[in-house]
Amino acid sequence: MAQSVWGYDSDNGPDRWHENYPMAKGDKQSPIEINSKDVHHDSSLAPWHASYDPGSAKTILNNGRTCRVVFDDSFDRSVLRGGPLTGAYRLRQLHLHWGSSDDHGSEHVIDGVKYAAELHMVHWNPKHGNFARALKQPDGVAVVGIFLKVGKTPKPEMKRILAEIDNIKTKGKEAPFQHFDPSILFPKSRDYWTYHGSFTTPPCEECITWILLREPIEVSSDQMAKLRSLSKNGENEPLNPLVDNWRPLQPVKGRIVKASFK
Ligand SMILES: CCc1c(F)c(F)c(S(N)(=O)=O)c(F)c1F
Ligand SMILES: [Zn+2]
Repeated sequence: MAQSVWGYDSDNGPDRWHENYPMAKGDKQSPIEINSKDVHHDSSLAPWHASYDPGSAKTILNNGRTCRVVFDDSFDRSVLRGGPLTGAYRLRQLHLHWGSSDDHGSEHVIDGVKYAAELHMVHWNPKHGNFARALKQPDGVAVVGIFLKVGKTPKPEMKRILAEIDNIKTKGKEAPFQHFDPSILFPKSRDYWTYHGSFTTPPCEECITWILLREPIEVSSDQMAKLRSLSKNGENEPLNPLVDNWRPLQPVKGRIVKASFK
């Protein structure tokens, strides 16, 4: 009997990940709840800067667990600098986590608020040579997290990603996705929280400097419905909607969350 690959269902979900990925029970796991009363304002935190080359965007794919846009990270082409980071981190991919309805879906929770979705832009530190080695280092990876809040107005900058969904409906489907600068997705404010944590999926390595943007971007309910039209199943398999691909909150274990703002 083949071991069931990890996922978000009852037989392979977050409570069982530790069976194949022991890091899942570590002391610096993500996501966590951010409580503003416990946050430390750190006036020494620098602003962060993204300089992305739209030409580095390559493909968009449905891997059965999320919708992911992949970038050329073979050199310092699209990089994130500043904030809590030392040096330039290369943009490798972006993906999302979302719920089965508009009232939940984000992984991090802010003062009890769950957003409809959370977008992650994953960057890695080239001083470690490659991504596989970087994910074994405490300063190996930096993820910018952007919350998606449902409102009346659709986010035009999300339209490009959502338009591709029709071409990657089922698991394993991939399509070209070029000439895309993901910094158009950023909200106006650069305010952020930062803390040290892990991948929110297996292998759950504790290699991430999280940079969570305080200002959510607004999307429409129709845009969320579009995201939920993705399927976990492959073509010609029984329909299994790709929804609720978020990990529950993990213990903070004494970690300090810093804020770039008062
Ligand atoms: C191993 C590939 C990978 C993920 F699968 C993933 F879910 C995340 S996450 N949700 O923490 O941003 C990453 F950062 C990441 F690099
Ligand atoms: Zn993620």
